[in-house]
Amino acid sequence: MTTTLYRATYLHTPSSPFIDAAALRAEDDGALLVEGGVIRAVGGYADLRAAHPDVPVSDLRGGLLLPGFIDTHVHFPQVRVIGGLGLPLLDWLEQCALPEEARMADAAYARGVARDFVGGLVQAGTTTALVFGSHFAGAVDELFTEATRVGLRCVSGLVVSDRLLRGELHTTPQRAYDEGRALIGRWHGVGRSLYAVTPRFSLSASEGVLDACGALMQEFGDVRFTSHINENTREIEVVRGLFPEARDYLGTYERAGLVGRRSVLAHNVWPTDRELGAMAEHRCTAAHCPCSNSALGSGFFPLRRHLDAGVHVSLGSDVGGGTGFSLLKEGLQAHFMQNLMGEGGVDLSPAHLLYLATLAGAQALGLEGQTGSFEVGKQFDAVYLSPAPGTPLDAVFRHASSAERALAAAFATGTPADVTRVWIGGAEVHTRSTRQTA
Ligand SMILES: O=c1[nH]c(=O)c2nc[nH]c2[nH]1
Ligand SMILES: [Zn+2]
Repeated sequence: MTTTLYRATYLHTPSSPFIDAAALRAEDDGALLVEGGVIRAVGGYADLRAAHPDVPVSDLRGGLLLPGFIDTHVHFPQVRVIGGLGLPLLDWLEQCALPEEARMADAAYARGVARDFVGGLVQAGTTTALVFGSHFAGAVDELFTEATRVGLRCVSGLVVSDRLLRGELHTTPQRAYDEGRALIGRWHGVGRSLYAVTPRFSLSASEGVLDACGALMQEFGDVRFTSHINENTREIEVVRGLFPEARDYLGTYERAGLVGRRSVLAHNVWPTDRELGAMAEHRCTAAHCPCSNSALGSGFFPLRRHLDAGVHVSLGSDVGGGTGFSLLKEGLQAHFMQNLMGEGGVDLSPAHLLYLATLAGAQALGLEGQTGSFEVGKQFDAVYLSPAPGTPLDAVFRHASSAERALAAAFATGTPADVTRVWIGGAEVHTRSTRQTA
């Protein structure tokens, strides 16, 4: 079993800074003892070195070591259509996303997309992702296969819909159930893969399809659930017309027994107070996708109302409605948007941003015992930010008055080019040599 002492400036949030003002932990000259992929000790380098004088040291000084990022809303089939700017949700789906999603019927095409997708995630420092899969079971197999090959913690499933998309993307309730059940059997709990029951959204899923999803949730106690909710005002109007009996958008999922501790609902830009209260009671998560909300003009996420209601919030890139895989960028955009909301916004510190990009996602997925922070007993899932010499981020890192200031700069200006090493379960899954700039 390999044992390594990683020496680095590291930061993590073992608790939520929305609850605990001292949640951010930082060590300027820190160390993590990792044995067989598991964190066995954390603390200052001098102390850990004295206690473990014979363990080989991996010297990561000069950059920042953070827990691996956790993206709780990202679409596998949309990596090649990032950048469809200037359209609201329903037009963007019709013109940009759905034509590409139809191509996923071809497993060989899906295989190439899976490589682009998983590569994009790990290069951005994402080590765990809740992924909207494909409408085609064969493509979902390709995604899990590639995630397994790379080592990504991947929670995903078959996307199901039976109306208002394109004919080739529609299924039936029976097929949704049968294909979902078979995929659960092949992938759920296999290696690092977990299954998520995934109706696309109530606009495209009849009560029959939602009930088929509910049946899978009942049958398989620990599969996860994900879908979209309250993203765009036009979408909400259409859903209201399709479900005249439902009290609101959340009610369409509640009726089928889909909302609980294992549920992650993306966006929730326009919730009612009733929905927020019920989400808190169900202990489900809202995945906030600030770049997507900006690119599709969906609106400002009411973070303050979520927090006041007690709703758990995590972060998602929402590629390809979003603009890329970087959770540093999502954190920055969340910060910008909350600032722009004035009195109604939440002042997000670097600690909040780090928590949203890491432990909050692990908690959303019920994986907080395994990942999301550098605590003893957790897996060594980590991202090392080491900007190229001569870049502005490198200048900040060399002159920052504290690790927290360096972290703020990482969110403000860091990109996947600064992500030079990524580990999942102790295995290095991505390495980028630092380029010298002129
Ligand atoms: O941002 C989004 N991206 C999608 O692909 C999608 N499908 C339904 N609702 C959606 N929202
Ligand atoms: Zn989405």
